[in-house]
Amino acid sequence: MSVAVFIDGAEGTTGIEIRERLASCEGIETVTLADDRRKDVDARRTAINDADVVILCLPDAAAKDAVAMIANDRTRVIDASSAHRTADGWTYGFPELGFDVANARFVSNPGCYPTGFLALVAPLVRASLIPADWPLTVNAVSGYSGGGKALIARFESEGDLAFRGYGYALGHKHVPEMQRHAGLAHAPVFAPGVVNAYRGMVVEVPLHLAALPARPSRTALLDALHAAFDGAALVRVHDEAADELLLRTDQPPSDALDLYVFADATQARLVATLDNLGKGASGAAVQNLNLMAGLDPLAGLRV
Ligand SMILES: NC(=O)C1=CN([C@@H]2O[C@H](COP(=O)(O)OP(=O)(O)OC[C@H]3O[C@@H](n4cnc5c(N)ncnc54)[C@H](OP(=O)(O)O)[C@@H]3O)[C@@H](O)[C@H]2O)C=CC1
Ligand SMILES: CC(=O)N[C@@H](CCC(=O)OP(=O)(O)O)C(=O)O
Repeated sequence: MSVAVFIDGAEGTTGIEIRERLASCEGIETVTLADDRRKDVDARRTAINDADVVILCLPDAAAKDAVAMIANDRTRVIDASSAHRTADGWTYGFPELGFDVANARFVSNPGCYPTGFLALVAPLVRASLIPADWPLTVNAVSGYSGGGKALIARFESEGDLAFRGYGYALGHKHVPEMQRHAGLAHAPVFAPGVVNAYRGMVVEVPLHLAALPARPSRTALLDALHAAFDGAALVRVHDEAADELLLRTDQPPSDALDLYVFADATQARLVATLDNLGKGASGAAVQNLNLMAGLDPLAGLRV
């Protein structure tokens, strides 16, 4: 018997990519609404309550409204928005960090930036190489599809935008989930930016190794990341050093999450690269759906 999956927001940037992936997945019946009904509340309510799993690819407010429409004790939810990432009753959709996605009813996908940040930092906090009360900074750039249809239209219409720094008011919506799921006492300082590439992102956490109580070596940091992720199909910990990391304007889609540790004796730069629309959004949603529905864990994923 197939699993009925309703994609709410199937015409958006994330929704389209999930729809395309599920089209080739066995055991899934994908449900979407016709263009003239996709924002109709009654049509959405019916589709939500008929589905085994609903994947929400909506702005936060619409995602909250969708959850409030559930009138049964059966429909399961994967929310791609940031509405429920620290909410009670929701499971954080990062299975490689130990969250029990397979048995959850309400799953909140991680944000794209937090996916990189948490992969780098959570294992090091858990291994006591970074104290939970350490003041951390995260610098990151994203492809412009990270801002959905509105930012895609802006970058593609203005044409000459090379970089957009933002989040200068601090309090970016991704900061609470970074703090919560890394187990940090203080919110990290988050400095995001957008570059003129459609997809892809680079997330970096600088560290003063010599100031850390554990004074960890590069090897110790890498060992902790290997211990956390060896065996995870989508996460690759790189032992080799690199002179440069490139993000191309026509970066191909990917579901990989690549982790690097660059360091000398006193300083380190922890770097994660990923596709904001892959492991940062639609890839994570499909990965979580596979786990929740007991399907092939890698169905629909690019490994
Ligand atoms: N883009 C990314 O890299 C990532 C996005 N996310 C999150 O995923 C969610 C979707 O993002 P994204 O796909 O980029 O956004 P888009 O703006 O590309 O798509 C959002 C879609 O939701 C539709 N929509 C808006 N309001 C409603 C409503 N009330 N009822 C039904 N449909 C509605 C929009 O309709 P219309 O087409 O008419 O505008 C649009 O198709 C967001 O919460 C985002 O923050 C998470 C991780 C990464
Ligand atoms: C480039 C860009 O604008 N990115 C978005 C985040 C994209 C994403 O991860 O979506 P969620 O907020 O649902 O997690 C932002 O910074 O608001």
